[in-house]
Amino acid sequence: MTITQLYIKVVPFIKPYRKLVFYTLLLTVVGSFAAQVNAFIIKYTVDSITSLLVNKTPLKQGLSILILISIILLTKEIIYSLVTFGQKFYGEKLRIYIARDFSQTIVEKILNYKMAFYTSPENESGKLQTRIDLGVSSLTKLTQNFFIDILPLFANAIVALAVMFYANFYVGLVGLFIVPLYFYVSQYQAQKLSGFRRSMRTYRETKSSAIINLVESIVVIKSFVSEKKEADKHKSIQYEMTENQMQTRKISFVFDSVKSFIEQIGIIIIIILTAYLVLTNNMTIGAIMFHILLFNNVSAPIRQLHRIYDEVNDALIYSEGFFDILEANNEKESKGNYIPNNIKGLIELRNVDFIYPNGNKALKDISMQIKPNEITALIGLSGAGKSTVLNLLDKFYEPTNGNIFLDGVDLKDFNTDFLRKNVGLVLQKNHIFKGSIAENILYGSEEKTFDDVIEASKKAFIHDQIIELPKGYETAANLLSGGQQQRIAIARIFLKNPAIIFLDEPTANLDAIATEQIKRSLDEIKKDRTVIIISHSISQIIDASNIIVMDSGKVSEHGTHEDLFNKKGLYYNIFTAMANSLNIDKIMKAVDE
Ligand SMILES: Nc1ncnc2c1ncn2[C@@H]1O[C@H](COP(=O)(O)OP(=O)(O)OP(=O)(O)O)[C@@H](O)[C@H]1O
Repeated sequence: MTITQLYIKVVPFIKPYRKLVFYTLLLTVVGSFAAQVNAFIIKYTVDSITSLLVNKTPLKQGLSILILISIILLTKEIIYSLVTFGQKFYGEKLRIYIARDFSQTIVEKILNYKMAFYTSPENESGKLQTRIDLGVSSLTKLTQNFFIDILPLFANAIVALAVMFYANFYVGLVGLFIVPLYFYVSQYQAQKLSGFRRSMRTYRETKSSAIINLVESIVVIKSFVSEKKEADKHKSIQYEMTENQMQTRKISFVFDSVKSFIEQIGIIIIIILTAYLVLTNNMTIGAIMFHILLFNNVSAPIRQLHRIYDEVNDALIYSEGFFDILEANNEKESKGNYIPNNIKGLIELRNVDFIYPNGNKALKDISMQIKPNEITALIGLSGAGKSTVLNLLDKFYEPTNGNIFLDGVDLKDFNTDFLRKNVGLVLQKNHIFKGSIAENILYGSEEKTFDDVIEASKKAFIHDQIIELPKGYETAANLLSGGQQQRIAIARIFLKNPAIIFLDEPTANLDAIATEQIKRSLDEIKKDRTVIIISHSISQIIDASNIIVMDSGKVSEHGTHEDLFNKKGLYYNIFTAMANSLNIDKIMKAVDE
C-alpha cells in the first residue's frame, strides 16, 4: 500500500473529528512561530551585550536589557506551554477517539463475516487477533505521529528555515540542502527495512497463534509428554524472529550513524559560514548562535524522520492486513430478505454439493427431505458429512451447487437473522460464555425474565443442581462440569423456543443419568417442532420417525428404523455395531439378576 492509498483509507475515520483537527492545526501554527522566539532573543541579547561591552556603557542599561528579555522569554514560555498543552491534548483526544473507532468498526465488520472467514487457516484466532491489534495500534500511532509529533515539528522546521533564509540567504541554503539529503537517506533506510518488517509481522502472527494453540492443546501435550518437542518448535520461530530483529537493528544503526554525520556536517558548515560572515562584517556575533539555534529547529524533526518513517512503514505494512480484513466485502454473509409469518419446518435439499474453503469436498450431490414436526436422525460413520448438513441448514455456509429449501423457499432468500432466531442448535460441546449461569441461559433471549430462566432450567433438569450451588444462578458458568454446561446450553434453547432444532450429538458429553434426564427433556422440547438429530445413541435414533444414512458425503439410505433394519444395508451394519458395542446380552443378564 502507498501512503496516498493509506491516507484515502484513513480519511473517513478522521472526518468526524474535523473540528478537532482544525484546532490542532491552528495551535500547531501558533506554536511553530513561538518556537523561533528563543533564536531571536539570543541574537538580540548577544548583540546588545556585545555593543554595551564595546561602548563600556553602565551596568544599569545592561540590567534593563536583561529584564526586557526575561519578560519576553517568560511570556513566550507561558504562551508556548499553553499552545503545546492544547496541541497535545487535542491531538491525544483525536488519537484515542480514532483508536476506539478503528477497533469498533473492525469488530462490527467481522461479526458479519461468513463462517468460512473464521475457519480459514490465515485467520486462526491468534493470527486474526494479532493482525487486528497491530493494525489498530499502528494506525493509531500514525494519527498520533501526524497530529501530535510530525506536524508541529515540521511546522517548526519550515518556519525556522524561512527565518534562516530571511536572515541570510546562504545560511538558509545550507539548511535547505541538508533536508533532501536526510530525506533520501531515511527513505533508503525504510526501503532496506521493509522486507524485514513484513517478515516480522508474519513472525508475530505465527508466534501468538502458536501460544494460543499451546494453551488449547496443553492436556494432549502433557499426556503425550511432548513439552520438549513443542518447546523446540517454539524455539525455532523465536530464533528466526530474533535473527530478523537483529538484522533490522543493524541496518537501523548504520543508517542512524550516517544521518547523524550529515547533521553534524550541516552544523559545521553553518558555524564556518556564519563565523566568516561575522569576520567580514556581514553579520553580528549574535547571528552565529541565532543560525545554530534555527538550524537545530530545522534538524530536530529530521532527526526524528527515521522513527516517523519506521512508524509510517509499520502503519503501511500492518494496516494492509487490517484493511484487508475491514474491506473483505466478499466475506460478508448474505442476508436475504424473506421473512415469513411463521416457519413450518419442511426442509428439502436438492442435489447439494459442498466444498469447504480448503477444498475438502464434504457433500456430493445429496438430496433429502425433512418433514415438519418430525424427528429426523442423521446417521453415518465419522466424516460422512452429517455436521456439514447442519452447517448448511443454519446458513453458516452456502451450498457450492444445488439448493436448499425451507417451506418451499430457497434458504438463500431467507433473512439469515430471522432463520437463525428460529433455529436452535445444540452441539456436542456448547460454548459457555464468561459470566454467570443466569447470563449464559439468557444469552440471546435477554428480554426474558428470571422466572423464565428457572423454568427453562427445570426443563433441562439442571435447576436442582444450580440452587444447591452457594451462589446459585450467579455462579460462574465456566466452573460447571461438562455435563452441567451442556444442560445450561439446552436450557438456553428452551428459552429461545425455536421452531426448528438441530441436535448434533447433544448427549455425547453427558453421564448416563444426565443422558436419561436430558432424553426426557429433549423429548419434551422435540414436540411439535422439526428436529434433526445427529446421534450415536441407539435410543435416540430409534425414536426418530425418519432416518437418513450418510456415507462419504452422500445419502446412502433413508426410511424408518424398521425399513432400514430389514434392508440389511449400511444402517443395519451401523445399528448392529452400536448394539454389539453395548454388550446388550450381558447388560440384560445383569439387569435381570
Ligand atoms: N471447517 C472445515 N473445513 C474443512 N473441512 C471440514 C471442515 N469441517 C469438516 N470438514 C470435513 O468435511 C467432512 C465431513 O465432516 P463432518 O464434520 O460434516 O462429518 P460428520 O459426519 O459430522 O462427522 P463426525 O460424526 O465425526 O462429527 C470431513 O471430511 C471433514 O474433515
